Amino acid sequence: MWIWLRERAVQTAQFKADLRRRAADLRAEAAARENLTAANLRLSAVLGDFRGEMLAGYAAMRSEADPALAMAAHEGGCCLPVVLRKAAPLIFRTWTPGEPLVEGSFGTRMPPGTAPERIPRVLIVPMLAFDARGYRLGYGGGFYDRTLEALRAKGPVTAIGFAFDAQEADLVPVELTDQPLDLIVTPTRLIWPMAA
Ligand SMILES: Nc1nc2c(c(=O)[nH]1)N(C=O)[C@@H](CNc1ccc(C(=O)N[C@@H](CCC(=O)O)C(=O)O)cc1)CN2
Ligand SMILES: Nc1ncnc2c1ncn2[C@@H]1O[C@H](COP(=O)(O)OP(=O)(O)OP(=O)(O)O)[C@@H](O)[C@H]1O
Repeated sequence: MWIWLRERAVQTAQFKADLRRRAADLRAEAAARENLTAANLRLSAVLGDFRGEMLAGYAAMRSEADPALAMAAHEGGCCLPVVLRKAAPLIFRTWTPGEPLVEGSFGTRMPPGTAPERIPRVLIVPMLAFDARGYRLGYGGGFYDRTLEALRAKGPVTAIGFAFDAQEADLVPVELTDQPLDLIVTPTRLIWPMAA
């Protein structure tokens, strides 16, 4: 039984690693040809329901869909994720669009350590791949899973995935620790995940 469970875990990890590689290629192709203005407008429309609430966005890296326009339009304040250490939830520091960022770990950019820490009510979540159930695949650190788990234990939070349509996978492999997205915004669609 235990050997079988370990086999399954190894298979899931390998499947995730394969999907990560393919999703990174598809995302890079989409980023090279697509304009994100309409997607940011759609994201802004969704964020209208959260006016006055603290928004966590992200400083786009590699070919991630860039939510900068929607963040700049949000009324209620923005913050950005900061990696404290491996296997720990992210923390969030306030940031006003246009302010300088400093280099963080894993090639990220983050607000300086002097920026006050905030607890977001709504998050724009970056990713490599997603499926219609709202499961997502990131860079494999488990940072957003741990973060959403901790935030959801304390109160209501809304996690909005932001991605190119090409990042949709039939089924993202799921582990017990994966935290699903509440909503996904793409350049053409607003996806309300069905509970699997
Ligand atoms: N823009 C953005 N900011 C973010 C995230 C993100 O996904 N996007 N994060 C979301 O968590 C956190 C940073 N997490 C990251 C985790 C791993 C890697 C990374 O480069 N991983 C390597 C493999 C590393 C290894 O296995 O040693 C890779 O992808 O090649 C990057 C960011 C916080 N900030
Ligand atoms: N809440 C948690 N507690 C313990 N382990 C966790 C938790 N969340 C995730 N993990 C572990 O972290 C590892 C990486 O998770 P996963 O592959 O889902 O990362 P990811 O969602 O792609 O990355 P990220 O969330 O950083 O973008 C997994 O092996 C998982 O078991």
